[in-house]
Amino acid sequence: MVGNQEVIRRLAKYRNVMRKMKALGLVKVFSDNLADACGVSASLVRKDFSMFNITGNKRGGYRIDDVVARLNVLLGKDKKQKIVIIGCGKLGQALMNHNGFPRVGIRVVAAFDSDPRVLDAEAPIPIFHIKRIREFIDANKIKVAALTVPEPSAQSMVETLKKTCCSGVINFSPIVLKSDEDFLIHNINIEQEIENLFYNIHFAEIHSAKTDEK
Ligand SMILES: NC(=O)c1ccc[n+]([C@@H]2O[C@H](COP(=O)([O-])OP(=O)(O)OC[C@H]3O[C@@H](n4cnc5c(N)ncnc54)[C@H](O)[C@@H]3O)[C@@H](O)[C@H]2O)c1
Repeated sequence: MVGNQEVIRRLAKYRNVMRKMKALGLVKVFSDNLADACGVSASLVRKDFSMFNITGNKRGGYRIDDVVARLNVLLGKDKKQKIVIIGCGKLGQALMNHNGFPRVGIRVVAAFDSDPRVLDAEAPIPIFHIKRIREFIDANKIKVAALTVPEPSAQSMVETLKKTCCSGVINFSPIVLKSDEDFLIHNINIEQEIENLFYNIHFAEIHSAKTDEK
């Protein structure tokens, strides 16, 4: 699964970079250029592409339109990507108002909360009571949910979602939730990311001080 996730991450990166190249008016791209833009080796690009029968030629490179179309199918970008948000507090509301989702084809179709004061079935993104979650997800064939509830509610929410057609969550609560074969969980811990950045800067500073001493 981990191996797959790395390949999928790279395919998504190739797609994003090629879409930007297309917007700049490019029609074809060589594996070397794509590799440079994605921070991988050209041989890895060729290996990834050949694994999915994406072909180009030595002299002309890859046709951007063809590759993006193939990547769209492989990544499911040719289908609607609908998500729901669970927990409409500060972070949930921020995600609901985020205007970057439509640009990449993701649509927030509804949100859910246990607090009756925040419910609003008439809002552009309706906010329903959490007790309606199972029915809504199955009726609307939702595959992904964003979890922005407090830590104590996160695990039980995953157990509820596993009983629906939902196949994965992006979890913003600090608890690390575990994926299994049928249900993928991406944990996003913002504090930890910031902490790691500080650690990396600290290590870089120590390393450069040592190099200066030499
Ligand atoms: N606010 C941030 O900047 C931020 C940043 C990173 C991570 N987080 C994490 O995201 C989560 C949400 O943070 P927040 O600041 O938005 O909190 P919040 O208290 O503002 O919002 C939480 C919302 O979840 C709802 N809720 C609680 N239990 C629920 C349940 N069982 N079902 C449905 N809804 C439920 C509450 O009614 C509330 O509206 C927390 O786990 C937090 O640690 C927040």
